[in-house]
Amino acid sequence: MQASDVFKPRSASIATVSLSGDLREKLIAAAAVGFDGVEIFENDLLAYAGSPQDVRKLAQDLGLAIVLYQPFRDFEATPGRLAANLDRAERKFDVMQQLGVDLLLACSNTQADAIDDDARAAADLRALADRAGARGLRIGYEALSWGRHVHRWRRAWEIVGRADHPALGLVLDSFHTLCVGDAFPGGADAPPGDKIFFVQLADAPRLTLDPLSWSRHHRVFPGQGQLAVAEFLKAVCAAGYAGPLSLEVFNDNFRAAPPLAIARDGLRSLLALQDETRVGGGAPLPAVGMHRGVAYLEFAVDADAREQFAARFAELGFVHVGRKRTKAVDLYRQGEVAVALNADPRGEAGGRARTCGPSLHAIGLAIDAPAAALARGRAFRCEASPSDDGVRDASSLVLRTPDRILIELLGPNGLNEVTARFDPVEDVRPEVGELIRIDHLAQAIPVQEMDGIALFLTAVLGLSAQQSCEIADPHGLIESRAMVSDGRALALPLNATKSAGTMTGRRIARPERPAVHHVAFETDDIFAAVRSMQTRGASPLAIPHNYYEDLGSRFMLDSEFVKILEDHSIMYDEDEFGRFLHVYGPAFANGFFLEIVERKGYLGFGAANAPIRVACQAHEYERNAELETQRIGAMRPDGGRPPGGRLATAAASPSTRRPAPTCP
Ligand SMILES: O=C(O)c1ccc(O)c(O)c1
Ligand SMILES: [Mg+2]
Repeated sequence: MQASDVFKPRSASIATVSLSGDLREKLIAAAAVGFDGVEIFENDLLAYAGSPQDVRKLAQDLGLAIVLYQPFRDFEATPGRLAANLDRAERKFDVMQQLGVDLLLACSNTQADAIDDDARAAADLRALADRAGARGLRIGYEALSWGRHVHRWRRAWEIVGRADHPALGLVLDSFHTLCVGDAFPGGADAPPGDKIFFVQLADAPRLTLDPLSWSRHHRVFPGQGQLAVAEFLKAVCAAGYAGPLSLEVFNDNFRAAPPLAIARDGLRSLLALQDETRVGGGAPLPAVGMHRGVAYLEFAVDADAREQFAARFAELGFVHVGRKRTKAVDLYRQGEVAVALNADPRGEAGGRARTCGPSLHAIGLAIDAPAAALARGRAFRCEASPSDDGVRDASSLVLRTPDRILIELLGPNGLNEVTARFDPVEDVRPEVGELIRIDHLAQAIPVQEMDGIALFLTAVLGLSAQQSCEIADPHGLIESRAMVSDGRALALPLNATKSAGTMTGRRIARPERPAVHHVAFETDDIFAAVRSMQTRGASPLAIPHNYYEDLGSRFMLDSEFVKILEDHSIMYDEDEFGRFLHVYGPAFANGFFLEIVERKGYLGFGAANAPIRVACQAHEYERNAELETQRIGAMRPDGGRPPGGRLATAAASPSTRRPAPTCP
């Protein structure tokens, strides 16, 4: 039996407000990825062209239970309006019976005219529960964290307890509980499990924001944020709650993303939460022991890009060691570091190179137990299609990331396995050069995909997110979040932006973008590495003198040392653990660039230097774009002169810039 057959959350549900599209699209997406139930958000029904009976039928056909209807607002403790509010409730009950759902979520009153009176709130809710009970329905009362008087679950529980009606219970929401700093208690302090009618789960990044704005725009799925959702869930289940686990996420990016992708992330997040908390039983999934991390990187290239990549790798000291017998796939090595270029036009990489330009196609990972990692990936609903194209052979174990990069799972000795798949081409043994391993791979991704990719990396590969940081680019801000494995064998900084003119923005402007554009190699002698690179004819990205002027005083560095750094174009940073020296190569093949780093205990990625480096790259990029425009202009009969007489320039300013000649 495969892990995916047994690994299923006990009853997984999702609120329709978490997904984009119309109600039909939301239900189809939820069912397609394997949810058992949905909470119907009222506005989704009101905006839907079909009747409630149609929705009931659709859900039934899709195998989805409708587990809750929500929200019923501003009901309790409003003097003078009880009768009208009960009438309003009866109309909702009609709809619920047409939908075939028995539980209504009533959230705490947010209106200015609600009075601060628990006895009154309890009496009103008892009247509501009476009406509901008479129709075989139930009411779950939820404390919104911005409720007028009731904004904590404990107060909601006092009111529910005081009302003491069998058709009235609590709805607990991890966001409302945790965002105000509450915990859900264990033991005798917890409400009895049968009074917890429903549990909603959402996480969020820690922000200093009022709860309403925080909740309506920044909720994420469990594991994607920083709240203690696992502890919350364990406590709720320990209290005896046995109902559905339901995701309720209000998030601006999720609303803009395809519902199927978000639904898949939601289910994956519930599975990861179940694996972490052991809620629902079952054996824990095996963890991924990352061992050495990256065994090889494989790039999809056309003939032109192959020349450019090969030249850059040669400058860094890589040697061409192998070629596949039947296809244009080449392996380059330097000691234990390996890269492959796949220029085979027939395979999947060929398609990728044609649609996305030169791109990272596959990552080989040297891990402790590849078969167990594959089972883990399958359990998390990853695509695990075999692919014997490129570097891989028919027995390769392969997972796909959400952005469809292939991950080959290799044993601890992975690089030797891979090298043996190639015919040797040069009579040279892979020299031990200055580069000792792949330090990190950076990736530009659309803002809406950031949380999904981060979730994949956490749940499936066991990476953790470092604190995000913002990098100032000359034309906007870039958000950077590094995903790192224990022991740092694998590190993947993810970059996203809302500013189209930034270097990251330009990279993701095309729907089919190359994801990874930046590879950093580690050395233990960066000065030697730069000198070798220069001997082979390459020059590093030039860094302005002003940077070095500032550097000496910032870290109290010896002026001789700063001079040597400047002579080698090496940047420098420190953190509480140590020092970091790094240097960048020029951009090539549609905006790729390589970096060499030397770490002396330092754990970060040089974020403090990123704004300077990005500005230098933007400058280089704009200058190249201008040269390209002039070159094209010079080939035209009018010499490229616009009516005004000035030379046309592609890089005048971000707002007037024409599409770049190549995608960076
Ligand atoms: O933002 C809201 O209005 C809202 C509605 C229903 C909920 O369950 C909730 O947690 C928030
Ligand atoms: Mg809620």
